[in-house]
Amino acid sequence: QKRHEIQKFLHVRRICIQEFDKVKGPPAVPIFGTTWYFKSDPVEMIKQAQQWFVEYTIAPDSNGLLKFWMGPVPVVSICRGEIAKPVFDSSTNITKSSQYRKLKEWIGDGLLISTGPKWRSRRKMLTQTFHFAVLKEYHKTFASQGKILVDVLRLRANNTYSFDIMPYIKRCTLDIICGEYEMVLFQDRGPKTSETAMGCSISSQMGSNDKYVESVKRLSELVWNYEKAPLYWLKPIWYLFGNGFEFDRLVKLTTDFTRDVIDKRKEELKLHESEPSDKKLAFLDYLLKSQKDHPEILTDEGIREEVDTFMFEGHDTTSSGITFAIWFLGQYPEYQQRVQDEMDEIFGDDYDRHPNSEDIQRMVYLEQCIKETLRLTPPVPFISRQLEEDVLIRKDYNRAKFLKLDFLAHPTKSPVLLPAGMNIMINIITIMKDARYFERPYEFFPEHFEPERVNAREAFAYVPFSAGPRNCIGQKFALLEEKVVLSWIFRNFTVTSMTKYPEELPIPELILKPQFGTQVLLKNRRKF
Ligand code: HEM
Repeated sequence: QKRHEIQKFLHVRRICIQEFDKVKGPPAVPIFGTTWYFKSDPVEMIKQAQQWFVEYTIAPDSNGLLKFWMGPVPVVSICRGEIAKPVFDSSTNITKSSQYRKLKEWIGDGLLISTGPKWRSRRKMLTQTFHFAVLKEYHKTFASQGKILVDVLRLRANNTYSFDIMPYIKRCTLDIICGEYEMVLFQDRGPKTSETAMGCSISSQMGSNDKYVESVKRLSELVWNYEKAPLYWLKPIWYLFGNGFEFDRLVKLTTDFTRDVIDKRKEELKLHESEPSDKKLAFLDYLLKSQKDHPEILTDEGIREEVDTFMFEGHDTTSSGITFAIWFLGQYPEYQQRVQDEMDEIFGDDYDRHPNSEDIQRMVYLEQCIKETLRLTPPVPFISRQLEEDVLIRKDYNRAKFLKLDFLAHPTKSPVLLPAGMNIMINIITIMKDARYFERPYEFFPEHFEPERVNAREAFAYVPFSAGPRNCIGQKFALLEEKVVLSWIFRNFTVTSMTKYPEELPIPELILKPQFGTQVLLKNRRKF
């Protein structure tokens, strides 16, 4: 049996390498342990990657693909939307690549990483918890946590020295992702939005649960260090020179925390079992209810994996998105003024009113700025898959569709086969800087998202939340959250950023992050 598996693995690998050799990429020999031929300094690494993209994927004779070795693994990176589309759209090619394996030891085989029937059934189940009616309930949590954020930031306003705003945003988004469930469960006793979903208070904005917050941050760094340095993939080296013991300790700390809050929530549910409710359930309560009905499908550990997945994916991404939006608007006073004018139109000089659904709908220009930020600095800059079936990139791929665009100037020279078993990386960050779709690809220009420009563009040109069946389940949640939190900030403060894009480039950890924090000055708009 084992022999057969090894033979099959070697056969698939041989085919992958054969096809891999036909793709263009930097000349490199697969020496085990090099950091995928990237430089180890993060900024140098980004510059090197950018140079490769220009050289191999934007060049006139390019087919939009770039190959590189990630240690012993050949990887093909897809850098154009139309080429990524068949992978996005496929309901078979949904399996994540082995690059997620360290993350899996932490957040488990939850929605982000699982595949096959397990993923399908969970996705179906959890989609309901992001239903429009549930999202509407979340507004109140976004609003009250946004208000706490503004109150805390007020202490840093009108100072002459700058500070890093990112940790504040991070604590706010963590409180939000934990807080929403409380509101749903305690609906008839009024929202208790500053507490967690899981029955115990996170209140990280008020300085609680620092250990959990710090652990999540450090774990992200450790997972990224592991992924980019294939030498760490050897267990003894990961433990001896690397960070194995620290990783294990932090995984235990965070997962114990989650288990504890789930247990507390279970107790709460038991207490309120008899109270009737016709409200839609948020995902933790929904999971607990489903477990009660079908204990054979959803184990305690299954719930823990989903909670950890949502806690991580649901706060780290939005905190980067919000921080980058503040950073960009702080660099462009003219765009910031337009956002503030919009806020004044909606709220007048009432700086304390919580935004409601109608207010949020009216934040049109702010939404354009958020989308433009996600385009330039997408929190998830690339995603990886291991192909389950062949993908053929044809010579004349969608040729007719592109006749009006300058696609013909960049035809694919020869068909390329990405065979089943191949590791691919979809380069979201590069796809969204395609000059065929964005007139100022490397500039912050919110007008890219004016309705007529959006309507004229192919959908796959803008994919910050991925696309197709494995797209981001929380995208509507994220956009709403960003709008509410940013509206609080720009209603109350004028922001000046101390650094500029692209002189300072964000770095890709698990999630794209500012390299040295985001130093800003805040000025109160309100007279006290
Ligand atoms: C600006 C914020 C966000 C961005 C840019 C973002 C982006 C993405 C992307 C690109 C993926 C695909 C990942 C992959 O294929 O490897 C993804 C998946 C996912 N996201 Fe988000 N996300 C954001 C916010 C959120 C929020 C707020 C939640 C939860 C409340 C969330 C939960 C998830 C989950 C569970 C998945 C896995 C879905 C699946 O595979 O079925 N995300 N996200």
